[in-house]
Amino acid sequence: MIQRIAIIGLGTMGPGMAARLARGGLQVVAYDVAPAAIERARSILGIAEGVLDSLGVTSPASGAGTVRFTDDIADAVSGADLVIENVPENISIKADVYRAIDGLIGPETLVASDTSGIPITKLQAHISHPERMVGMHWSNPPHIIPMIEVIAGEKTAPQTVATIRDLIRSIGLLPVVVKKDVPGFVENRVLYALLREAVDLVERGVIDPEDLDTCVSWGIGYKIAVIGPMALLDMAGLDIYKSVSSFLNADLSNRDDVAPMVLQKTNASKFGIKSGEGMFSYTPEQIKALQGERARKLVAVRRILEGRE
Ligand SMILES: NC(=O)c1ccc[n+]([C@@H]2O[C@H](COP(=O)([O-])OP(=O)(O)OC[C@H]3O[C@@H](n4cnc5c(N)ncnc54)[C@H](O)[C@@H]3O)[C@@H](O)[C@H]2O)c1
Ligand SMILES: Cc1ncc(CO)c(C(=O)O)c1O
Repeated sequence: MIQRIAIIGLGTMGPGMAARLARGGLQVVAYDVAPAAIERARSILGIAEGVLDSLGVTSPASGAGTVRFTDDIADAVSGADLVIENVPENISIKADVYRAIDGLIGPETLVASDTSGIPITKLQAHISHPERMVGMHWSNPPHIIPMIEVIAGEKTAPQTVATIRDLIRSIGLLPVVVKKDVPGFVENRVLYALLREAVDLVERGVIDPEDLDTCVSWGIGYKIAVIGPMALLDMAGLDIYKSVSSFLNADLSNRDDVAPMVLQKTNASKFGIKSGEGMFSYTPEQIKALQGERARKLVAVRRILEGRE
């Protein structure tokens, strides 16, 4: 049974994951190699807890768990039933973490990666007990989005998948077990198909970035939260899909490299909210306001989708 969880990496994803797991009654120890990341995580933990309050996420009868921060990786993983690796999307950085914890974790400890899409089979090559390693792909913001993908690599034991799936369920979240270890798993394959086309349309001047967002959020986005893609095909009619896809599929972007517009921006360190500029520009005040407004709207939508309002 999973009771103690170590989170390695406290950037965009780590603090919200820590808050959500602790709310589920788990004892979390949170570690980052960068002291500034630990301080930032400490300061935003309370915000995530406030959002969980407004979502009505309650703790089990046994009580809420805890989050403890540490700057010592051995301390973080000591006694952990599960280690969640949450460091940047780079195999060599992730492999360094697996090597560092290999001799520190117990024989029963499970290791999960929050990778956005590196096949688990590739990550398993860097750990001594690959049968205990699994993909556990959260969605951002992790304290609000309930779905988590669970992915087995070639060497993952079925019991490891079952334990992580049951853990996710036991704290009121929604596990989806992906049946094949394909790059990007399912959520990001679908998201990146959409993002490739969206970036291409903006880059080719078909539409302005603001209007692209209005079109997708108030058209497909709003609808798809209620009617998933497979159900949408039935709603539209497979005959319509057949006719449209017979001419449209061939015209969609099929570029297999990173779009020049994205490269130009990343080369100029324009990464989005984290750097103050990306597709749009943001002042620090705007970022704070946006984050609050987005959390409030996501909470309200989720409450309605769950039939609670
Ligand atoms: N950002 C997202 O929307 C999102 C969503 C789901 C999954 N993911 C995945 O989750 C993982 C983390 O993403 P993120 O966006 O939180 O990254 P991030 O860059 O915001 O944060 C990564 C953190 O890891 C820390 N770190 C780097 N090396 C470390 C080490 N050796 N030991 C401990 N900490 C270390 C960094 O200091 C940083 O705080 C990635 O694999 C990413 O693909 C990201
Ligand atoms: C652009 C992008 N890439 C990856 C992920 C998750 O792996 C997300 C997300 O969760 O929102 C994302 O937006």
